[in-house]
Amino acid sequence: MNQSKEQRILNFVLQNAVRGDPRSVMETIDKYCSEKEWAMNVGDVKGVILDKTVEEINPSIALELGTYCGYSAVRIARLLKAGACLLTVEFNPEFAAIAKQMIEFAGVQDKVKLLQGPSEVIIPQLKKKYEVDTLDFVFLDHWKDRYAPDTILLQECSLLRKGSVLLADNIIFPGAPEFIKYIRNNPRFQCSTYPSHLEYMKVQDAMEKAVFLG
Ligand SMILES: Cn1cnc(CNC(=O)c2cc(-c3ccc(F)cc3)cc(O)c2O)c1
Ligand SMILES: [Mg+2]
Repeated sequence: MNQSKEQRILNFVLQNAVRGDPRSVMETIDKYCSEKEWAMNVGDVKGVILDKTVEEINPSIALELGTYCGYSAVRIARLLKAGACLLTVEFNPEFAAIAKQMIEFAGVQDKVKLLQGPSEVIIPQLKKKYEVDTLDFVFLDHWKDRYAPDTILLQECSLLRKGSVLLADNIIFPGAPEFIKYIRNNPRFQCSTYPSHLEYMKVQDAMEKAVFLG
């Protein structure tokens, strides 16, 4: 049975990156996906916006929706302080299996908890099953039509507190119009837009930052 693209990306990392070095894993994935096969990692351009947002918040507890191959989980986890934790949710079991290996190879597994399943099932479990109180930071990078309903669900589950920061990928391409309509018209969120480019392409994209006002 021939390999998946995601397996080819992982193999390229295992053969070319430095074990235990998150920066080397990120650079190796970016090299493969810009030179050989495009893939939907947040990438090295929008990744800098993600880095700056994580460094500004310095979260103790972060949630990522849409793990994919683990690129942004490695990117976020490498910046987390001692004792801080990233919970990352992936619906697709094949992607989750790749991401698990990627996260372990990068050496950030002690800071990352990978949860495989649909976000609408996992989010309501975060308090009781995963002992979450409230979330300091949420990175939305999963199915674009889930951004709005999952933002509503996070509020319904009392997982946001005054100052919680959401950062959403792909609000231009592929786009998340329902989310933008919801979040920009909602007085409980302070929004700002970060224009950028689609990963590995000369295509316009942007990230939206939304601070929950409580
Ligand atoms: C199957 N699946 C598992 N996770 C997801 C959620 N992510 C996306 O859909 C996603 C898609 C694109 C993209 C796709 C086609 C294209 F032509 C250009 C861009 C880029 C991204 O950054 C994304 O996050 C989808
Ligand atoms: Mg994305």
